[in-house]
Order: sequence, then structure tokens, then C-alpha cells
Amino acid sequence: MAGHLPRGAMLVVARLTRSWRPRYARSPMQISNFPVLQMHKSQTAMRASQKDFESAVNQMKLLTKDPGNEMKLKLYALYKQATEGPCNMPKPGMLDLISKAKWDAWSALGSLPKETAKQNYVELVSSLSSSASSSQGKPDADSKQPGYETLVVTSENGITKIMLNRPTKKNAITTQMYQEIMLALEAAAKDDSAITVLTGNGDYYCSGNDLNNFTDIPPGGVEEKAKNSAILLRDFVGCFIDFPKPLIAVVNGPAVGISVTLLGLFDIVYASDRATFHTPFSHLGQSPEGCSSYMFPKIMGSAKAAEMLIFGKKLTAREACAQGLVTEVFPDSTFQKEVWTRLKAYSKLPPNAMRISKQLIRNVEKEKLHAINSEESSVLQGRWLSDECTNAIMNFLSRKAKL
Ligand SMILES: CCCCCCCCCCC/C=C/C(=O)SCCNC(=O)CCNC(=O)[C@H](O)C(C)(C)COP(=O)(O)OP(=O)(O)OC[C@H]1O[C@@H](n2cnc3c(N)ncnc32)[C@H](O)[C@@H]1OP(=O)(O)O
Repeated sequence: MAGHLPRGAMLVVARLTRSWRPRYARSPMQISNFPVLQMHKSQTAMRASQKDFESAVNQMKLLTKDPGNEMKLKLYALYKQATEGPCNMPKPGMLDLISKAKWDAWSALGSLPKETAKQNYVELVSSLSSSASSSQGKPDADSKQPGYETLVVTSENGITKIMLNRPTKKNAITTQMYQEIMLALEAAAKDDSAITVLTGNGDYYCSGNDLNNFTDIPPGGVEEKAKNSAILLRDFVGCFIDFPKPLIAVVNGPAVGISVTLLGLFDIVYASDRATFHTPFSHLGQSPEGCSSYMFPKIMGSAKAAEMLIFGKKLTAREACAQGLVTEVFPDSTFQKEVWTRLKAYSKLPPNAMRISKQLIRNVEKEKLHAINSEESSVLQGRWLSDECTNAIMNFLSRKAKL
């Protein structure tokens, strides 16, 4: 049966998926990003872990809309209580209004235990993020575009931002997400923004293809699934090849698989120094896509490209920058601030000039890139039916393997 997924293996994959359960409770912050999971609010009553608390603190840094003074005071007080315990500052003078308001809010928490304060903080941030996502329709709502379940798409200040939004799954790309990214790119190509940005929500940029995409086998069998997936992949990568405006990747954390290979088709790649770049195709019994079989040797030379694409060498952000895959690396602590300041300035440049310059740089190779994309997709169609690939996916799903 070599070269075909044996029927038995398909059943094993289906069984493993059914019994596959989360290994840890997700943070309320992350749950709030999934409308379907918001029904299970009881989970937010669970004790918040240090990780949940830190991710809520980071989430607050990314908040684009001012939550208002009252909310900021509550968050401030809970944060102080969670990190330092009961208020230990001398009472400020009556005329120092801001310090007094902060002091009042913190002292009002009395001897609330640190753990409870942490949990309340996480829940409050979670409720903030759900009300932000449900305020889309209101006139004063920010520019968040409706209709996406796996992405948050916003457009303001001349920048369309497409944010992968499955943080609890490290932003792994499901079939639905491939479709939504294509729709978002199509819309961004036509909107009046000057530049388009792709980034990830949470601690990962993206963990690549969602390996559960392999388990949803249609009645036509695995061959039909592989054929349709190759078409999906070709169309998906095609949208990046054809994208007409400056396209920028804001790589906020580790990147795996297709989220790395696509970077060769971006015009700028900014990375946090926490990001890593990993293309473990051989480990997965697969082969490169995203035009990386052509772009990577072109960018970094064939020896370095081979180390990544054949041997799955994981690069740090600084190594990827030295190889030319990344434009610039920023310290994680100032990443968002520095990158968005830079992008806001770029977005004010004349949009037509930027678009024309991009096209001059990219158009010469467009046809070639489409041909490479078709070839890579068709080679992968064969790989997906191989025993090497089947075994690697089963190992991941049964928790025997992780990168
Ligand atoms: C028949 C053919 C159909 C094919 C359809 C294909 C369509 C186009 C394909 C295009 C080709 C693309 C290729 C690639 O991108 S190859 C790269 C694929 N990615 C991986 O192999 C990564 C797998 N993940 C991991 O190794 C680890 O999760 C990771 C190192 C990324 C993080 O480890 P960590 O310990 O920090 O976190 P967890 O493992 O606990 O992850 C948290 C939860 O997220 C889930 N997760 C993460 N990544 C993926 C993924 N890629 N697919 C599915 N699920 C993922 C993980 O399972 C955890 O979930 P639970 O909390 O529920 O356990």
C-alpha cells in the first residue's frame, strides 16, 4: 500500500482525533477570542495560572481602544494587588488627583489574596476583549471588519492588519482559516489602505498547517482530500504572489511551516527577538511550499536553504535576519511599539508610488512563481498520500511527536 494512506490508518487518525483532548485549561483571554467557546464561561472561573495572567497583561498592551478611566483604574488596582499584594503606598495628597484615584482603587481591594486578584484581572481583560469584538456594529466601534471567525481584520491609519486569531492553537491554519486569509487579502488588495500587515495573536506568529486538516476525510476518500488540498494550497499561495500592495509580516513569536515559507513573498519581515523560523518538512514526510523551493535559495543561497528546507534547521530571529529572510529584529519588550510606529510612518507615503515600486520589484518573476507554486502543490499532493507523511501526522495527533 506504499504511496496510499491505508484505510486502517485513516480510521486510526479519525479515532485519535475523537479522543484528542486539550491538555491544559485555556486562559479566559484566549477563550474570548472564540465565539463558540464563549458559551463555556464556567471555564473562566478556574484558577488563573501565572501564564494566563502574563498573557492577559500582554493582551492589554495590544489593546487598540482606550477602555476608559474607570476600567483602567480597576485593572491597575487588580494588577498591583496581584503582583504586590495589599496597597503599601502612602496616601497621596488631595491635589494629586491621579495618584489619589489609583491609591483609592488599590486600597479598596483590602486584603484580597494575590491569586484572586490575578484571576479577576484575567477575567476583566477577557470581558474587555469580548466586548471589543461584539462592538463591531456600533458607530464608534473601531475598524474591525466582521465576517471572520479565525482572523481579526482591522483597517485604520492606512494599514489593513490581518491577525491570525487562534492563540490557543498557536494560530495553526485550518481549512477555514486558509479561506478567510484569501478573502481578507482580496479585500485588502482593493481597500484604500496603503499597506497590509499579517501578524499573529498570542505568543506564536503561527504553527503552520493545522495537522487536523489531515483527519477530515470526505466520502471521496483521501485521494480526493489530497487533490482538493493541493488546489487550496495553490490558490492560497497564489494570493500572496499576486498581492499588489506592500505586504508586511509582523512576526510576533515562533513561526512554523507554511507561515515561514511564505515570508519570501512578503516585502518586509519584522521579527521579535523571541521569534524562531522552522520548516520541518522532512520530519513530517512533506516537502516545501510557498515558493520557498525557489525563493529561499535565492534569498539565502542554496546551502543555507537546504539546511532549513531539507534538514529542518530552526533559525533564531537574528539568524534569519543574517540570512536575509527577516528585514529587522526588535527586542520583544518593545516590538509592538517600535514596529507599529515604523509602519504608521510608512503608511503615510504615497500609496500609488509604493504599489508601483512593489510591482516593478515583483512582477518580473510572477509567472515563474506561479509555475513553482503549482509544481510544489502537486508534489505535496503525492507526499500527503505517503506512509512517511501519514506516520508523522499520526505521531503528532497521538502525542508521540512534537517539533
Ligand atoms: C490529505 C491532505 C490534507 C492536507 C491539508 C493541507 C492544506 C495545505 C497544507 C500546506 C502545507 C503546510 C505545511 C506546514 O505548515 S508543515 C508545519 C505543520 N506544523 C507543525 O507540525 C507544528 C505542530 N505543532 C507542534 O509541534 C507544537 O504544537 C508547537 C511546537 C508548535 C508548540 O508546542 P507547545 O508545547 O508550545 O504547545 P502545544 O503543543 O501544547 O500547543 C498548544 C495547542 O495547539 C495545538 N497545535 C499547535 N500547533 C498545531 C498544529 N500545527 N496543528 C494542530 N494543532 C496544533 C496543540 O495540539 C495544542 O492543542 P491542545 O491544547 O488541544 O492540546
